[in-house]
Amino acid sequence: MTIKTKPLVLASGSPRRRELLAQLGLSFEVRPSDVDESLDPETAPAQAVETLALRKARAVAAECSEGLVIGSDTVVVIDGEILGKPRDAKEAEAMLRRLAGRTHRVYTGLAVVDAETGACRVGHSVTAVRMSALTDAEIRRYVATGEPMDKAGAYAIQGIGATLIPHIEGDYFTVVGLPLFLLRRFLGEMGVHIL
Ligand SMILES: Cc1cn([C@H]2C[C@H](O)[C@@H](COP(=O)(O)OP(=O)(O)OP(=O)(O)O)O2)c(=O)[nH]c1=O
Repeated sequence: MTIKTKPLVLASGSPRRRELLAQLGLSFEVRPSDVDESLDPETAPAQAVETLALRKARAVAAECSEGLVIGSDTVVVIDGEILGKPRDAKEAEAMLRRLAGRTHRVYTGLAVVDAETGACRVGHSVTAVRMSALTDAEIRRYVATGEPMDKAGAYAIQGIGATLIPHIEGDYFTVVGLPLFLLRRFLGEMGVHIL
């Protein structure tokens, strides 16, 4: 008897999420979603990342006949305010000036949707991240590398940004954009066992 496992689909255009999922040794298809990411600005961070993760996964699931579709969304939160991806270099510099020398939180939402049945799991993970103090010149040089531009909060912990982060409390992969411990739980509950 052969057991047919459900195909996996990553509903993301993020190369970081692709690399993290590949690191688990699973085969999967990548289908970036094209959803509207706007939300009521009053939405709390946990609710915001869960809603957007589910919106991304559901949009791609609607185009698939079968499979478990994985969606994710990451934001940085400081002083109760949500920072997404910077629109330009000036905004990236402003975000980094706010984060430098302080601790912020990174929220990542995760959703897994079964394209065939519509069943889903949704949750989020939070990690506290301390960033070193930075001079204006250091901030300008970091932004000039280009690395901050497509990252929530205008930095990448997995890149040059690693040198700015002396301490985190919580899951590293939540900061990069895909909480792998939560993913193993959700996939297991939906019939795909990583171990
Ligand atoms: C804080 C932080 C964020 N990020 C990235 C993860 C996400 O790609 C991005 C946040 O934007 P998202 O809107 O979560 O994702 P995305 O638009 O890049 O991709 P998709 O919606 O197709 O899945 O910031 C890092 O790579 N490193 C970090 O340290």
